[in-house]
Amino acid sequence: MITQGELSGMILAGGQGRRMGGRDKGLEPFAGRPLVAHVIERLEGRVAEVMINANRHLDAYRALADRVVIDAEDGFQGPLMGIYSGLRAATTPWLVVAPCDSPALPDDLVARLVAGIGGADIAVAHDGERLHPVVALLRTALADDLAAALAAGERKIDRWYARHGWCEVDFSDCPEAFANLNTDDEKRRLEQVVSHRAHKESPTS
Ligand SMILES: Nc1nc2c(ncn2[C@@H]2O[C@H](COP(=O)(O)OP(=O)(O)OP(=O)(O)O)[C@@H](O)[C@H]2O)c(=O)[nH]1
Repeated sequence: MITQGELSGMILAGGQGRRMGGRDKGLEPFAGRPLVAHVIERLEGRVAEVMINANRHLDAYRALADRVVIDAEDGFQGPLMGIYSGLRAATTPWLVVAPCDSPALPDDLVARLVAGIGGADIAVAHDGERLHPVVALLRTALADDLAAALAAGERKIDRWYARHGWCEVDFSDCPEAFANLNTDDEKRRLEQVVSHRAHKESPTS
């Protein structure tokens, strides 16, 4: 079983946020905190260090995590480049990645990915309907292989996963957990989901 000391966590916040007018999604105020803080909460205490993968507003991100990792190559080349940068930066044999724009991720996300990986090199979250390639546990020794794939032009995460021993981890019992926000409308809707959930968990507050 993979232990906490063998695990790094990294939140992908390196996107351009075009559907939100180019705003930096990870720093977007959400239920009173930066959006990325909701995801940090799911990793803290479960991994040896929490990193944020970001390409702008680095000082703001540095105030929130142990370490900030910028993309190994610039030009906003997509999340697979962010994953690669995390695999290279991690000081542990395993890396959990999660996106900054999914504030309702399950509290036991890390434990379930670890329990579900078996003998595979990559475990990916599945919500019962679809795979979420940006929510995954990966062996950091895959960095060299990913470097070669990126150099050959690969940018699709699931296509790169498919070339390795990988497995799905079932989260079909967690409705809304993987909902992400790309627009202001989705942000308003998800804020309601998250505040409803917080109210259910502590009805007296
Ligand atoms: N490192 C890195 N991460 C990215 C990049 N593009 C997207 N991501 C991350 O991948 C996840 C999914 O991103 P999307 O919502 O598809 O893209 P986005 O750039 O955030 O938003 P749009 O510009 O509206 O598509 C988020 O966690 C992003 O931060 C990139 O070029 N580099």
